[in-house]
Amino acid sequence: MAEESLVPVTERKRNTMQTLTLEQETNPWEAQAARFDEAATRLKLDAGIWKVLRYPSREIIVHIPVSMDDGSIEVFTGYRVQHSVARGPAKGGIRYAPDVSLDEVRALASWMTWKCAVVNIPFGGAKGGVICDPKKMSQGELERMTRRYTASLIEFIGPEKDVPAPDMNTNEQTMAWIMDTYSMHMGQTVTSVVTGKPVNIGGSRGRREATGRGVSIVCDQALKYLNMTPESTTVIVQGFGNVGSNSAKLLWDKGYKVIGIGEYDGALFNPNGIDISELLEYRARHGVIHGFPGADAADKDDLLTRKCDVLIPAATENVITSKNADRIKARILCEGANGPTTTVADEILADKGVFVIPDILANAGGVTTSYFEWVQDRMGYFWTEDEVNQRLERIMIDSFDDVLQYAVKHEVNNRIAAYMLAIDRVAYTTKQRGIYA
Ligand SMILES: NC(=O)C1=CN([C@@H]2O[C@H](COP(=O)(O)OP(=O)(O)OC[C@H]3O[C@@H](n4cnc5c(N)ncnc54)[C@H](OP(=O)(O)O)[C@@H]3O)[C@@H](O)[C@H]2O)C=CC1
Ligand SMILES: O=C(O)CCC(=O)C(=O)O
Repeated sequence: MAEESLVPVTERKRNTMQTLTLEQETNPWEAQAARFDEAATRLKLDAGIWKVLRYPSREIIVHIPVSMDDGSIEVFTGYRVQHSVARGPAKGGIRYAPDVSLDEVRALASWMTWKCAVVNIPFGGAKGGVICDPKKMSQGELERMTRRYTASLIEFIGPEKDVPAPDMNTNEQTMAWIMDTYSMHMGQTVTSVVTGKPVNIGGSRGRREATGRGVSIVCDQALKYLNMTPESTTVIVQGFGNVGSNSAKLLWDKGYKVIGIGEYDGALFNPNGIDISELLEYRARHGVIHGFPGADAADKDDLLTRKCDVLIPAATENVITSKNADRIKARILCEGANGPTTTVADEILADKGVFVIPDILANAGGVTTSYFEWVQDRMGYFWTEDEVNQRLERIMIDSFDDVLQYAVKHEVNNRIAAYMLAIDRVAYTTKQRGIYA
């Protein structure tokens, strides 16, 4: 990766904003780097530490041969990027999708470093991805691919090195295969090599819902801060996977009125509120949300720009860009997904006064409970769901307050405040350890 000039980012941003193509605007690595540069400039970060923290410390590319059900052999490309291990083992999910790219995985790995630092848990950051279309693969093909991907990474992962977890299109079953493959190589069961496992094989109670629970807790905090109440707050959620469905369910349980749900291939809208428990039952029966009788079908592309109080993108990157940011009508943007908002969109939202709860804070409930899972696996003693949820709530509330205090103290928006808080913490440890020696 070529090193870029360390021109003060506020100037560089102003110069490039007008000239970015949509492709440049939506490059996740560039988006991460622009926020990093802005926060580092404001922190007056030492130039050497700046270089250490700006780039990932290790990027692994593997080509994974898999025998397919029809007898053919396919080779998939996978990545694992470890951005930082300054504060502890690298930590972060693995995603399976056709459009995975190295730049995306790099950005996601860096976001994990900042996220773990925002919630002050003892991990660095990593992310993995495999270019594949999981919708077109059988369970057997997914299992063989997962096991070979794990085997290719065997020397780079481990409870003290790098601890994967679920992300888009991976789940508890995927984590069980990774744990088993790693354990076969070690000659003993090592549950703490991954988190997000099934509860009966070392998973933590509460991990499945944890990211959505974290989203619901920071929404509560934002409402208190803005003098709003759940009962008079409307919510639109994009994505009804792990993060989106659990966010919607927990907010609905708390009395928020969830009026819109968007999926990849369609959306639902009901101005009087969608009963999320009924929707979950409907999806369990039919496999899809379309046709749910408790809401009207809606255009998925219009959903983000419909009027609501809280907008929760919980699907993928770059859904709020220069193309639609000026039409966002939400008072609060709570980022369940990683990287849903581009840097250009950030500026437009700031001008409109949208209260942004940035991804590295809003969706940190998942990795926080993954930390609890790693701790429980290592001590071999497991907490009740209430204990897990109470600890999560404390961390999310404290982290929300920390970010808001940074924003006020440094006169920056919430996103840059979260980056500043995180970079400050990682820089401190990096210097103390003398990682560059
Ligand atoms: N799982 C976790 O613990 C954490 C996840 N995240 C982030 O949250 C986001 C969602 O992850 P997760 O819930 O785990 O993933 P899932 O695979 O469980 O769910 C993703 C959902 O988003 C839908 N989707 C994908 N693309 C679009 C789109 N363009 N428009 C509308 N819906 C879309 C998918 O639909 P379909 O099934 O039809 O493809 C699916 O329902 C990602 O950005 C991830 O990095 C962040 C922190 C932790
Ligand atoms: O639970 C984890 O370790 C990581 C989850 C994740 O990938 C994320 O927070 O983006």
